[in-house]
Amino acid sequence: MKLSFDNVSKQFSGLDVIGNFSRTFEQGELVALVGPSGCGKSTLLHIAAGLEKASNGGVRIGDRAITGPGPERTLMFQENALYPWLTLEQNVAMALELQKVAKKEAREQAAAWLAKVALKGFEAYYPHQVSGGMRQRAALARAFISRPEVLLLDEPFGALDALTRMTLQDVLRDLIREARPTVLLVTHDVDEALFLADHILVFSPRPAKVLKEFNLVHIEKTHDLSDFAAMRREILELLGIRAEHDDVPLMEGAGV
Ligand SMILES: Nc1ncnc2c1ncn2[C@@H]1O[C@H](COP(=O)(O)OP(=O)(O)OP(=O)(O)O)[C@@H](O)[C@H]1O
Repeated sequence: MKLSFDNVSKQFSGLDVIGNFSRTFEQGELVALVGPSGCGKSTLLHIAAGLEKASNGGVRIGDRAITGPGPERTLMFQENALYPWLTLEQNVAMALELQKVAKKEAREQAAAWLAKVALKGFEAYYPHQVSGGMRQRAALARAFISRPEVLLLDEPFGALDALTRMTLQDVLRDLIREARPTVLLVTHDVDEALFLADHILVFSPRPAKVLKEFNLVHIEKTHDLSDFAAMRREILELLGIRAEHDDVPLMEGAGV
């Protein structure tokens, strides 16, 4: 389902965080939002999730105005997204139980989703008994199980090491290809944006405005991003970071 921001601005106690943001995110599109820390990216996601209200303007899902949270939109954070007192399976099943799916059916579907993200055998483990990467796999299963129309990802892999992050990016890409939700991905990792996104919006410092949009729709992608060197350099320059060496390890060198 498409998600439309129409002249959205946001102030917190007089602080201008977002200035007149308009864009329609089309059904099935994955758009990465990158920009300096504190520029208002998470706030945009919170407004789309219905957790914050725009000071001016509005957001629509399809033709309906967003006035609060809804089951067709899922927000996923960097970490601590799982309930520590529930097993991985119970955590994933919870998303369906909240939508009144019967417990047994929810558990069965949760087990299937855990298998899909390579967590078969870990259903009965608690979050503290598995690695950070495994917790984020479970969080992905929980985000996808209710088949959201819109997925709002706020630095989903920001707390993971580079290798685990790359594996999880592959998992996310496969899940997205299958389910085709509309995805807004906030990331500090320019290479993650280049690898996953159809479009990249580069934001200015607060109040967030789009400095430039990059279109990556027709480019075939792998983790070898050498073809993207020029685009990567331009994005880093827009963010005020000098990419002095193109041979900087891509996953480590491109964070903002
Ligand atoms: N609920 C709130 N009340 C008051 N100020 C807020 C609130 N939420 C965010 N802010 C302020 O809005 C600004 C933008 O915050 P936001 O978290 O959206 O930025 P961001 O671009 O996601 O940052 P980062 O990349 O560091 O996560 C910050 O100055 C923050 O302090």
